Amino acid sequence: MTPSARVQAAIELLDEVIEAARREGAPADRLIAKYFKQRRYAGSKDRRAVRELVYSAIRHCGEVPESGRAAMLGLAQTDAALSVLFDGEGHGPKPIHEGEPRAASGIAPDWLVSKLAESGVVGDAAHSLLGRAPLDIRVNALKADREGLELPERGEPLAAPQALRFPAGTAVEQWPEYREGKIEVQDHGSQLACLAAGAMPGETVIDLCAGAGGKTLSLAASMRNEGKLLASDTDRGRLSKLAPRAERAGAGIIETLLMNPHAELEALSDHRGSADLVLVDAPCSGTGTWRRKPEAKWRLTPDLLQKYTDLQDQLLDIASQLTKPGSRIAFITCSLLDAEGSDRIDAFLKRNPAWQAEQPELPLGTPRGQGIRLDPFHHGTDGFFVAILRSA
Ligand SMILES: C[S@@+](CC[C@H](N)C(=O)[O-])C[C@H]1O[C@@H](n2cnc3c(N)ncnc32)[C@H](O)[C@@H]1O
Repeated sequence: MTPSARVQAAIELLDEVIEAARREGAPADRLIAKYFKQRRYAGSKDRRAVRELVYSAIRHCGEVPESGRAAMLGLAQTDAALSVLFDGEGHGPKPIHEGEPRAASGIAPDWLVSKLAESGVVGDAAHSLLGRAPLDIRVNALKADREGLELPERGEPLAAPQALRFPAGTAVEQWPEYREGKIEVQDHGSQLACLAAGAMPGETVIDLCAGAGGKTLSLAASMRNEGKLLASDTDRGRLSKLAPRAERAGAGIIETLLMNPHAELEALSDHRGSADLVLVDAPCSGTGTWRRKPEAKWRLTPDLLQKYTDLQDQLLDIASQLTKPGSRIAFITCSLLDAEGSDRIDAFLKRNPAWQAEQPELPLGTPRGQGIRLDPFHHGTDGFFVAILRSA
């Protein structure tokens, strides 16, 4: 593909990304994969270049752009080399006309920028939400140890005990140690959130929103495979990915439970009052993971945010029914909005005066309300809010 044809391909893909954001369609990485599946003539360099253009344009535009071309023209305003590729040659984009709409630059839609600012995320901290994430792994303590494990490349040791950092794009999934279950891909912030939960060998732990088990596997390692670890979720597709991962990781204590939405407590009836720890890694806006999915900023609406916060309250209430007296809930969201962090804890404590928040003990993090926050700017992690609640 010529450089101009790559720009045109990025414009077409951005049209799809914008449409998907408006209609709750597929995420950008899936749209890009599908686009190139249908265009086998594009080589790996073309794919990389087009992908880079698409993500740069998404990162650049604040509001949802009116079209892919407007998004790319917005980006071209900051990059003269890009604007000359609008040459109308071959498969390239048509030349630029004066007065054509160009998407304005910004971090996110205005309403969301205000919400972030109200939550103390401004300036460089807000900009860094759209930076590029490195690749972090967790050495699986059930099979190896960070100090003794030889890997094909040297990683940077991080604050979490088994965390190593590599440059973005490092093909760790091709390494034998990955296939052997000695390492897992897991953001450092996610590892720290699990550390704050403090799962211990022999405990009964419920990972209420386990998804594909990123945190469940980390909990199993902290528990040294001793005790009970129940991984529940309402999404069959996600939960079904957990069993093979657990097998690879040698995490034999994990049981899975698929629940129907709105009937979670019925599904969990045998587990009421049984848990030493319930991890609530709640569904959220994902503002802390925009480095990986920058188009998420275009998908969120005030209504959707309200739905997330309502669900977070419900899940905390469910968790409170599953714990033994004196035990704890770890509440985690990958969001930097107070509405999905400290406000939820304040609301829970108001509804449940017998519970108390404990400040999580972590080597990194900034106190926020009755919890702790991790973010890309200050801690080099994805954005997370973590709080620990203990019952009387
Ligand atoms: C942030 S993700 C969890 C990620 C996962 N813990 C990990 O570390 O990979 C939130 C999960 O909550 C699940 N979920 C949504 N509604 C739920 C509900 N009512 N009860 C339990 N889980 C729910 C979603 O399917 C999703 O997998």
